[in-house]
Amino acid sequence: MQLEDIETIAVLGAGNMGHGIAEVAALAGYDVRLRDIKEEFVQSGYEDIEWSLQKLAEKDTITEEEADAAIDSVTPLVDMEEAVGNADVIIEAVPEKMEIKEDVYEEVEESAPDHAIFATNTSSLSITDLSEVSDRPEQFCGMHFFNPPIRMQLVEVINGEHTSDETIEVIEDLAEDFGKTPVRVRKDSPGFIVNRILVPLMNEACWMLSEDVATVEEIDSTTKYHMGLPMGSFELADMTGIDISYHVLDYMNDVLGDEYEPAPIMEEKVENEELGQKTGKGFYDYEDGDGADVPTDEYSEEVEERLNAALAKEIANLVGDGVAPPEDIDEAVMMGAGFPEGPTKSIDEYGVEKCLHKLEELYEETGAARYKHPDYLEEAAEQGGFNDGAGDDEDSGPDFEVIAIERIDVDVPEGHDEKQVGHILIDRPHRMNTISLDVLEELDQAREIFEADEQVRAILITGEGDKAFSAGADVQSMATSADPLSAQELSAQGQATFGRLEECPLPIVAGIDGFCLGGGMELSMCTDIRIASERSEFGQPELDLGLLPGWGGTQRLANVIGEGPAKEIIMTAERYDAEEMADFGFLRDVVSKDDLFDEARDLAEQLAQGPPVAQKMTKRAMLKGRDDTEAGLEVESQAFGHLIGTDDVMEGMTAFMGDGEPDFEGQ
Ligand SMILES: C/C=C/C(=O)SCCNC(=O)CCNC(=O)[C@H](O)C(C)(C)COP(=O)(O)OP(=O)(O)OC[C@H]1O[C@@H](n2cnc3c(N)ncnc32)[C@H](O)[C@@H]1OP(=O)(O)O
Repeated sequence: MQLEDIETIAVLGAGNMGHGIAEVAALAGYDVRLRDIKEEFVQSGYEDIEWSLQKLAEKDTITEEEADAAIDSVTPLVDMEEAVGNADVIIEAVPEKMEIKEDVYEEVEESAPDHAIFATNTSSLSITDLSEVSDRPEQFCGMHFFNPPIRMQLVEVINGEHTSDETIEVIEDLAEDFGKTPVRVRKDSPGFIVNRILVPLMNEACWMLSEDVATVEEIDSTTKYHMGLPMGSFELADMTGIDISYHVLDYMNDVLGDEYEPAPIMEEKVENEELGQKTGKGFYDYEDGDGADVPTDEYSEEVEERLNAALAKEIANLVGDGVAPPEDIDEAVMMGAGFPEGPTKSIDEYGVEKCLHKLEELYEETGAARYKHPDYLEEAAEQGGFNDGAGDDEDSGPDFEVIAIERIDVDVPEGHDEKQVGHILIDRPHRMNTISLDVLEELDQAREIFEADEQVRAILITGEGDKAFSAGADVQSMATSADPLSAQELSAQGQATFGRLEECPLPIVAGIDGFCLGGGMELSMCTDIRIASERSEFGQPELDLGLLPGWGGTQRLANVIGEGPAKEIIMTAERYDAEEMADFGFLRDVVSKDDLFDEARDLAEQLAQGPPVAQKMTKRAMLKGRDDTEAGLEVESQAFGHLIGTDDVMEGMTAFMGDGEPDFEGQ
């Protein structure tokens, strides 16, 4: 079967995951049959989809017409034959109990067409075992969505032992067609990728607590504010439900053995029904206490060493067993668990060898199976990391991780020199394209590369994904270094990077779609012309955080739109829509989200055909004149004198008189 052959998708189970998957499929234009065992269950799932689509329309993520079309394409059903009789793909999202799934598969088989593919959304059971319960193991694979499916980009697509290549490929294509990013799990293995990394990490945190190595506060403070993971280990456990992690771990323990023995504290919490936020108490108290109030300053070196060792061990298991290569692990964990950096890269930076020694030391001390390391960890240590050789080739240029760059060829008249637009894409959609120190460094490198490239005549800056141009500085990494010196350094580094961008001789266009807040808006202020989509929202929310715009916003916003409106935006910390920002003069144009990229690129291409020397000198004179008109005028007249002798002026004037298009060479 090919993607084009898929028209009807049956989703079995209308609970949280099931109705979310159905919504995603409906938005992608499929005919969706949502099925559950009782009318009230399926109606509730259907209403949840309706509510969510309405919210998306209110936020302008989709149009009212798209929301209406999506809900019209979902049929809520109880009758199994009606649900699957015509289905090309059947996605099963029923409770995680083998007996329940067996019953469901038996019923499905009575009515499902022979060509239909089965995909299970299980997060913990074996794909191979499940496929053997079905009558079509080759047409069976895992399709593991993350909660909530509408928001989470990742889908793990899992090969069972019998899955055919055709099946896995078409389900990957389907996930892409849903607008998601599939990551292939090449071998059926408990926890797949994301849970296999997260759950043992959480278990190690629990063992440290059980054995009094560290307190909840020390462990979470180290995880969140020193290792820079999105949440503390216990904070995460409480949020996802301790029973859920325990269930996955228990399964790993059954299948993979003692190395995954749950820590006593985890078992206790489950027995006492202290399951986290959902029961009001877990590792933190949400009813009588302050909830997960993680201190910023209780770092423990031992905790960091042990957690990194646990992480390195699981990465080695996944890579060594052929479940996934390092780059897929990084992609999956960043998208599925919100890690700001891929775990294989961060362990490479920290030192695989150090992790190996820590495991050896702990194994010698305790004899506990969980500290036994796989052979592959030694191999990775010997070769200097999991990503051996990556980025070693000096000729290949910098290895960008949080931004991406490309050169866009400009469509020039015949006979004209080739020209390009250098496109910088802020590429952290899972973190709302927030700006970390890494982003600042890479932005600076990208600007430098484009400035040094004679063919690049303009720069275009956009943000990846459909939520944000950039939601500003990464508040989490700021909290990690919440001392005055680090904060001042962060501010100075942003100011310097943005300052160099503002001074860049090339014309720069910002194409803004979605949130453009705080440091993201300060970045856009350093560009020369801004275009935004209608749904974009702007603001300087720093005062709401008790801060002030620290990357040039207190100065540049007034330069762009005048002091009155700038003060209003900064002091109110409110959000402004694109039309209001256009009225302030901040935006050249407001266009539909579908047209945004093309319009911004066209403008950058137009600027790329302008006279480079005159553009550079115009920018310089205007910048110089900002505080000192006399100095600006001086630069202007000197530039005028300089330009008159250039080839570009001759080219421009000749083209004007001959009615042709000038081909400026920057001479
Ligand atoms: C010198 C420069 C200083 C600064 O720039 S200070 C920072 C200024 N920026 C902000 O204060 C914006 C903070 N963010 C927000 O207000 C909201 O978010 C949005 C309006 C952008 C979006 O709201 P919604 O659509 O409801 O999404 P969501 O669940 O709040 O965010 C999705 C994920 O993105 C993370 N995130 C958003 N903004 C930031 C940020 N600035 N720093 C770090 N993370 C951020 C969230 O935490 C969350 O993450 P998870 O999915 O893991 O819960």
